[in-house]
Amino acid sequence: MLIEVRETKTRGKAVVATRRLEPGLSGLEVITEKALIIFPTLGRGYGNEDGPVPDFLEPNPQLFSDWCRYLEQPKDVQSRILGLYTDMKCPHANALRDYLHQYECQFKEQESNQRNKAAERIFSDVEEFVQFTMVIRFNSVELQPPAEDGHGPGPNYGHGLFELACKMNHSCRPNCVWFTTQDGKCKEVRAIAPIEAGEELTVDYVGNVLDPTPQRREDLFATKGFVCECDRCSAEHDDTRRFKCIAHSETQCTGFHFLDQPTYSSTAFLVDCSCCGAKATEEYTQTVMQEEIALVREINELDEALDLDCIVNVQDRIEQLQPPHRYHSLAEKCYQLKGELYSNLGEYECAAEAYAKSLDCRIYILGTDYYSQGTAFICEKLGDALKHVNVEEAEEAYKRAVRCLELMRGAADEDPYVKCAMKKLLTVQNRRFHIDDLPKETKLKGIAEIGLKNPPPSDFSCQLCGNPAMIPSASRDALSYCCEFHKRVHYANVKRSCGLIEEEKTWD
Ligand SMILES: C[S@@+](CC[C@H](N)C(=O)[O-])C[C@H]1O[C@@H](n2cnc3c(N)ncnc32)[C@H](O)[C@@H]1O
Repeated sequence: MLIEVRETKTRGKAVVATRRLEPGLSGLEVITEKALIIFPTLGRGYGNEDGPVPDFLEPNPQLFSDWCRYLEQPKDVQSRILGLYTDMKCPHANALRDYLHQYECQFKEQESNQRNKAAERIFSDVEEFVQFTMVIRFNSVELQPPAEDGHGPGPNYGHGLFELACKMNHSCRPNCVWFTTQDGKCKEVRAIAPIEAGEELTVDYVGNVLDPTPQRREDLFATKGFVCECDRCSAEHDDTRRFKCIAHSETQCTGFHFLDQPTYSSTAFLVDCSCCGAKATEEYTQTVMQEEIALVREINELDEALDLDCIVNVQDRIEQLQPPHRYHSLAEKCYQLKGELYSNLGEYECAAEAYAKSLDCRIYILGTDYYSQGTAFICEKLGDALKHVNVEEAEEAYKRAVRCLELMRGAADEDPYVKCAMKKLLTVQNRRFHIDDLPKETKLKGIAEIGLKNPPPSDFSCQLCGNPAMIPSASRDALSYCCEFHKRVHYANVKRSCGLIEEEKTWD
């Protein structure tokens, strides 16, 4: 076993590596775990066979549905489900206890023919229902694999509970990712960074790692019921928000002021300039804070226009977006909006420039070695714009997307997102050379040697044979090969295993 569950000093139980975990080229699958129980989403042919939702649970029929399903389970499964409960003196649990006690008398006074067994069971053991609710609310995870074609999410299978995966703690810069397998029944956890023996494995519960710290903490508290104490959240300053040096316009100082890590009660405070040490005045702090709030509002409104497919109608407003600093996390959003706008207008050079800046900001805040779906998404968008401008650069952008997705999700023949990105890479690659130009014998030999499921051990090994890469990669994100021949053979194999050869011929 690569991992085990251990007690921590501050965060209850945690999943910890038993030896150093090295992700390698195609990532490292740490566990694939079947759900202990799956709760289908209401409205998909799943009703409450035990009777109507009682009045006091009317606002949450899904919870009552989940409760009925729980009651159908054998005793040992029920106790494993409740075993996921962590007593955190959580205000949500106390509020539910109070709520139930208010209704208890009223419920018991009801005619017995208006009551049903599942509802009665709630009041025969209020604590069991409270614990069950907390487990569902804070530990269950959505089961939504990608669509078969890799263009966005696929069918929603409901939410599930996992004994091991649900013991993983959250971090706003996690070293693992988790996702649902294609059949909607399992969670796969993969390491995306080297993890030392004894180190905790962490995942991102919410998917908002670029939001400001107070926002991330608020979201986690609202959705998962705890205040995040990860390294980023407990650092001295908020790494997503930096502002130009107060002296910038006079001295051209390129330093910046970070925002002191604010708590809910404290007022904003700017740290001295990182370069010249200048102190930010109260007035300057207030001005940049107000500008930041206005920009957040504007971005939210423009995001809606994007969702409604009328981004071109707000062209002027998007062009005027100005982030406080190119590495403030709002810059990532501003440049993404600009990228979307220019792509829509067919101005691909401007779109590519905007996406590149957006990516730059993301990498600057999270680090070059942080892999996420968000990074892969922007790399793909960048490639989509660049393929109209510069095929070689488009190829590099798609390679980064593939590299990022393979590390997180495994090989292209197994995962729709990777397959989709690989397909884009192959289409631009196809402009540069043709595998069919190779002699038949060498093609077949190469294909027979390929072991996609056994990735080479080091990041800078040949993607195909694992020998040291002779063609150095431009960056850690690019695929590496020992020679041009292996590069061609690997591409040919992926094309074959992904069934892309036919589709590729139709590329414009
Ligand atoms: C899914 S459980 C993880 C396992 C949990 N530690 C346990 O002992 O069962 C989620 C709970 O772990 C704790 N937790 C997870 N990540 C945390 C973090 N970054 N900061 C503080 N508490 C965290 C919180 O109490 C949260 O409600």
